[in-house]
Amino acid sequence: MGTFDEMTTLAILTAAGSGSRLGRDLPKALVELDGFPLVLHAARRLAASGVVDSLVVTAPHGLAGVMTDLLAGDPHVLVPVEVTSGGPTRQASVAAGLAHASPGDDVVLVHDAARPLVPAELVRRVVTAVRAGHGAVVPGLPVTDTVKQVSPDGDAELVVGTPDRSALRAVQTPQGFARDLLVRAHRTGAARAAAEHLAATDDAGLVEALGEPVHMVAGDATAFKITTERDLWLASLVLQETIA
Ligand SMILES: Nc1ccn([C@@H]2O[C@H](COP(=O)(O)OP(=O)(O)OP(=O)(O)O)[C@@H](O)[C@H]2O)c(=O)n1
Ligand SMILES: C[C@](O)(CO)[C@H](O)COP(=O)(O)O
Repeated sequence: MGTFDEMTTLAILTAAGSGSRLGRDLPKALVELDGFPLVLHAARRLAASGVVDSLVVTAPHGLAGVMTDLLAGDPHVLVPVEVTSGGPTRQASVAAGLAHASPGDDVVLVHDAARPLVPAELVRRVVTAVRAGHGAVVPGLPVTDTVKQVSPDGDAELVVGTPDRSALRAVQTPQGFARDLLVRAHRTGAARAAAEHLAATDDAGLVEALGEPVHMVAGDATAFKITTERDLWLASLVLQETIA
């Protein structure tokens, strides 16, 4: 591993999801925002951070060629890009991307194409924390709603608890890891997913399951996730505001 400034960072950009909650007739990462696909927005912002040295993008089944044409030819994505086919779950897609990491990649970031407006400053904050020695780093924001825990109750739900909101954070991407730790977490996570048929919703969760610490840095509201049509509309407003 090199010194702080010499550490090399690979970013895995997850883009293999179908976008069922968005409900378009093409995968979410290829849906356009301001004339460009979400995956391209995200890749440009990762590249613009100045702390990402290469990208591996997970593509939906049968669309690796389309993704390659889109990203490799883009004048704003000035880092080497590899495209690989994703898996049936986000966890499986990250694992497929991670298989492309090499021993020279000290830091691995995992970022969702579904968070196309991630600010470069947030990417730098996460990478800096990993470079400083934290094996796993996630960005998070305070929760503003009161959150209830529920359990099924016939065809309704019963509230069983109200966790202390001050101790809760909504977690974003990019999440950053020392490569060896992420590889170990995914190896163990894959075995558990196979046994329990339950994939993790984020990568830090796999590290937590190993009993290893996960450090949190401040998130950024602009890195919000596009899940529904309303999110896409909000993202176009944010972009207009930024350009104006
Ligand atoms: N098998 C999968 C599923 C998801 N993702 C990626 O993981 C990110 C977060 O997933 P999500 O927002 O849930 O995207 P989708 O799975 O596409 O959405 P939906 O759940 O609505 O189908 C997205 O960038 C998505 O492309 C992936 O690479 N491989
Ligand atoms: C990784 C993530 O973006 C952190 O908030 C989130 O868990 C992805 O969830 P999704 O249901 O796959 O969108």
